[in-house]
Amino acid sequence: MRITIFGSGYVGLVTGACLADVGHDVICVDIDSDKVAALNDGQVPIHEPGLETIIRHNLDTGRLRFTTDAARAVEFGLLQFIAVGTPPDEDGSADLQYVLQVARTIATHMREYKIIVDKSTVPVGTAEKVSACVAETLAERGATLAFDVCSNPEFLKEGAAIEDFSRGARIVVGTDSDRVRQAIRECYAPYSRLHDKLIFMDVRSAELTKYAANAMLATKISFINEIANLAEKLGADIEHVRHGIGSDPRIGHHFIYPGCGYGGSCFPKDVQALARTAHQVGHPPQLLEAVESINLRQKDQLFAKLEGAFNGDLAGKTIALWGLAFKPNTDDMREAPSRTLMESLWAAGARVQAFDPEAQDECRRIYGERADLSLCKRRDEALEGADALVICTEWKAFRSVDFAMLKQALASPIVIDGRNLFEPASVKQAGLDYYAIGRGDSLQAALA
Ligand SMILES: NC(=O)c1ccc[n+]([C@@H]2O[C@H](COP(=O)([O-])OP(=O)(O)OC[C@H]3O[C@@H](n4cnc5c(N)ncnc54)[C@H](O)[C@@H]3O)[C@@H](O)[C@H]2O)c1
Ligand SMILES: O=c1ccn([C@@H]2O[C@H](COP(=O)(O)OP(=O)(O)O[C@H]3O[C@H](CO)[C@@H](O)[C@H](O)[C@H]3O)[C@@H](O)[C@H]2O)c(=O)[nH]1
Repeated sequence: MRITIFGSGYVGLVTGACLADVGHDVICVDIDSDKVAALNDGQVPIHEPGLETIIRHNLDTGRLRFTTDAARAVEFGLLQFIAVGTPPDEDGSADLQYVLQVARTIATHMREYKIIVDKSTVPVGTAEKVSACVAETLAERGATLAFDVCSNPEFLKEGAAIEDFSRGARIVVGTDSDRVRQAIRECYAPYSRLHDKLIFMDVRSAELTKYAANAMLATKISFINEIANLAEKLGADIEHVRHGIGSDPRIGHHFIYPGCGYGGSCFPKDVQALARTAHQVGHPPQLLEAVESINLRQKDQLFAKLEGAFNGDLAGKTIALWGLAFKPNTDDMREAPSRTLMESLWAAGARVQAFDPEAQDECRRIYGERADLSLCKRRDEALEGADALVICTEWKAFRSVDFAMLKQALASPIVIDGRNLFEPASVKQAGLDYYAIGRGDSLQAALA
């Protein structure tokens, strides 16, 4: 099948690479000419395990190519996927300018029937806006051409994107057209062969399904973080509580890991956008607003713990920071808890010595060169001359640590663990003051 994909970011690249890999003929379009040139050279601008290999292989087979030539791309595919960004607007609602720009581009160049497939995360009612935009542009051209718009939200996670796209639990499609259903079935047949993963519904329900999924996952995280903070005050250990509740299959173990708050390009913006939609239709989103405010408070936890450990005086202190990315296996730092922490530390007059296996360049791109930030080449280099260590991301490389070495390296024996990587008793045994999430302060007091 011939397929066109607008947007070569996380979603567009993974979709294009995976669809080419199962035999489709794919053109990916982007407005960023440097990115397109690099991709045609086999250089992938993001760190996503397995992606570069698939892209290179399919560039070689000729089934995948990247272009800035929108006219050629529109002519190419029956299916025209939209996978461009939908960042938050000033009021938290999704900014649809890039999506509608692509709709206009498709309408400007199409010469026959096209199916526009919206894969970007967009508020309910967007497919209607895309339809109106295409119809208007066609009318301006004096063209009368048939087209359909459907919704096909994407559920992949960064760091596991190929696996999620290829072996995801479901493929949600919002449409009321048989022609669209048939084309979408053909497109996803290689992924839906053993059991039918396609779930067809009306367009509005498909658009809402995406936000509901992310809001539900974010709710689980804010819930466990709320209980973790309570556990800390009560002298309980959230890791026992997590295991205790997760063992009930009605609750399950997934997405109830306490931490320093959810980040990334999706949960923060999508919870906000859904809340904004709720306000627009006169339904105050009490739960969603609580989920968001708990998360904002959680992102301040690491700084609050450090302040507590240093009696409120962080000026002139050097803090070692392990983990900059918002989660492991990505170099993405969008809305990362590490950013909240670093910015608070800098405002308090502290220095940061950071290490991340993949996100160093991204950090340099965001913050530039600054005297109060050193990016270290190795994990243990970040500890040299540091007063305390904070862990923001649960990279594998941080899981096994020689606590005696850590005690030796740090000027004050303080470790703040935002991901609960260690057993408090073992860390304490090495003479370190260990503060984790939902098991730190009070548990330490209880153990003393
Ligand atoms: N990142 C994820 O894990 C993920 C997962 C599921 C859904 N989503 C959603 O998918 C959408 C895309 O997210 P992303 O993370 O891939 O975004 P991204 O920012 O990584 O990539 C977007 C790309 O679109 C390009 N672009 C912008 N305007 C364009 C145009 N007119 N024509 C062609 N290309 C254009 C940009 O240059 C950029 O390369 C968003 O709505 C997001 O919420 C993201
Ligand atoms: O138990 C958990 C699980 C996750 N997180 C945090 O939540 C954030 C998001 O993690 P994750 O969901 O793994 O990554 P994303 O790539 O943001 O993926 C989410 O957002 C995508 C974009 O919409 C969706 O497609 C995915 O289904 C959805 O999981 C990260 O900061 C994690 O550290 C926790 O704190 N505790």
